[in-house]
Amino acid sequence: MATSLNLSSIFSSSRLVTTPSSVFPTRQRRRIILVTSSSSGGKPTILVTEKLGQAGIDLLKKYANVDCSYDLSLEELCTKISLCDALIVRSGTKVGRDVFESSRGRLKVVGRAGVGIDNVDLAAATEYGCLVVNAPTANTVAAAEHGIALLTAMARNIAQADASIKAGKWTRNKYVGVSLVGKTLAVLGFGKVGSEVARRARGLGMHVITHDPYAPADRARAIGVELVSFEVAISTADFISLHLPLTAATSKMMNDVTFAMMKKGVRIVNVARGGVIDEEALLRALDSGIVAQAALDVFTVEPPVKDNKLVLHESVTATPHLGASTMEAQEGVAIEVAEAVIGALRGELAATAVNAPMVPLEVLRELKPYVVLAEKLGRLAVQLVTGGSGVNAVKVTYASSRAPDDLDTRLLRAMVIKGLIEPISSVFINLVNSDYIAKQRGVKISEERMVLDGSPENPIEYITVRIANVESRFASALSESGEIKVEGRVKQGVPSLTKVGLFGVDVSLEGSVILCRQVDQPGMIGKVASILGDENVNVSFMSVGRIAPGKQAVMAIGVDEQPSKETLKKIGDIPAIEEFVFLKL
Ligand SMILES: NC(=O)c1ccc[n+]([C@@H]2O[C@H](COP(=O)([O-])OP(=O)(O)OC[C@H]3O[C@@H](n4cnc5c(N)ncnc54)[C@H](O)[C@@H]3O)[C@@H](O)[C@H]2O)c1
Ligand SMILES: O=C(O)[C@H](O)COP(=O)(O)O
Repeated sequence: MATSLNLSSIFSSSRLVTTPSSVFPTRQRRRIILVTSSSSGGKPTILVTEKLGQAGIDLLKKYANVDCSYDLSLEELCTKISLCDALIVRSGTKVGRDVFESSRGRLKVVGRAGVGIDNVDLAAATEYGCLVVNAPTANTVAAAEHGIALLTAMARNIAQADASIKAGKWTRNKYVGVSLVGKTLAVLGFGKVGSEVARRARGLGMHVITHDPYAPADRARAIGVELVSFEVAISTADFISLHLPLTAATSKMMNDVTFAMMKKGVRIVNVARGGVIDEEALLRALDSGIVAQAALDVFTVEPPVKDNKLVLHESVTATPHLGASTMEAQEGVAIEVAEAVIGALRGELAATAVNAPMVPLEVLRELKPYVVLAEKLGRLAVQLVTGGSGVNAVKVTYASSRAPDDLDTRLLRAMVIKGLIEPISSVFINLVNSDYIAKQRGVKISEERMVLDGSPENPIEYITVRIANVESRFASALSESGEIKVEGRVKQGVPSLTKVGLFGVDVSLEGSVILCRQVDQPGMIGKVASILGDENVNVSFMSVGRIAPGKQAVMAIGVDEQPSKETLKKIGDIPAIEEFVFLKL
């Protein structure tokens, strides 16, 4: 089971909600649908829409009700999905926006039992707070082996010769092949599969070059592969093997223009994604002889139409997307995806998350109290806003003795956003959708690192949250530059509020907080405590921060229960109290 830490608030889920807040800019107010909080009680339900290795199914069944329903129409999928907490697919199920919409907020995780997630609408998943996980490694070798199988089969006309002999013919001259040894193979995309193909092709005696702008040169060097430009790769290769993801940049990368740049008689293998090749252009290139042969495992539309001209072309060797289809790979991806989906349903952070930051377990453990602090500071800060131009400029400062690259603040940032937006909108935020929701509402979060001297034993000394361009219902919360400012620390594992505006305070962030500004004078703590005591409100903490003796002071009072309006009024009526505010944590 993949190791991860339960931080359910980070993945806390939600429901159909509206966002009526008055403190966010009006144009940002709109209806948002996010994921629901739980299944219908008891075990979660996981829908599996394509054949998954038995080991994975067995794992899932220990934890959930598993519904294996294959070959669903879109309509059937949309109907079923509203009853499911998770969905597991391979490449054959299109998980578009309509699926997320139809889930009515219940779908919390989509697991892709394989690498490519181009059949999942990631933007929609993120928008709906649905985590997407994949199984990125278990089928790498299978895909690489299939690439090599196609390369060699194509070069020696294996498929065509097999069909011929089965048809009762004994045709030897027609199926004379070409040798691989000494030939140049261009591997486009030097990631997991591409590098394994390159390694194997080197073993076949091929000269291997690769194009991948993001691949580390030392990895290529270690395999004895030369990293070259795209133009050099495609114009010098005898064979080209595609191992790219399908993205806007790679879509139809093989087209009339690029085919024209290739050596006449080039041979092409595609076990990546059909959409990387302009299939009409490939047909033209095959017919004109620029491309001598192609071996295709993947197609723009799968399955291809019955009379697909490429599939029927005699210079094409075709397989029905079998790259990952070995017994071993399918058991591997099934286990990999099942573990990730179960973990995500338990509120754990998955190591194979596609649309959320992957945060290592050690980092999560260390940051846990700071995660709580970050959320509470966000919560406090936003409740101090009373008007102005809306919450649109938030600055978070992390003061730490650690080197800037030794502190991963993505979780903290997500939790500040959660704290800022949830109290005033009913939108539930999690790690998946925090940045999206902030952006959608026009809330610009800037982060700043303050490097302190001293021992880097604690990951963070303090966190400050500032909101600019707003008015506050508690004027003392404003900094010199007029921003709402709250600051906190983790003290002996407990998140604490240590500064409000210019005033130092010290109150643990548990329960709720009353902040009062008063003229500093003896007996104030007693007066407030006795009002709260009379009303049976338990005071957990009190602290006073003052500018100078006898001048103004801010008293922070931690309370376990929410005081009644009358109680709060009685506090406000104490003559020395100039302003006060009750803040829910
Ligand atoms: N046929 C199958 O059954 C099968 C099985 C596994 C993987 N795949 C597909 O194979 C492809 C590669 O999978 P992987 O696991 O190696 O992925 P990967 O992410 O490990 O590798 C992809 C590589 O492509 C590179 N790349 C991205 N854009 C590029 C560009 N414009 N030009 C050059 N290089 C670029 C990336 O830097 C990366 O190194 C994916 O499309 C995946 O879906 C297919
Ligand atoms: O992206 C992948 O992992 C491969 O294309 C395999 O897809 P499949 O799971 O549908 O075989």
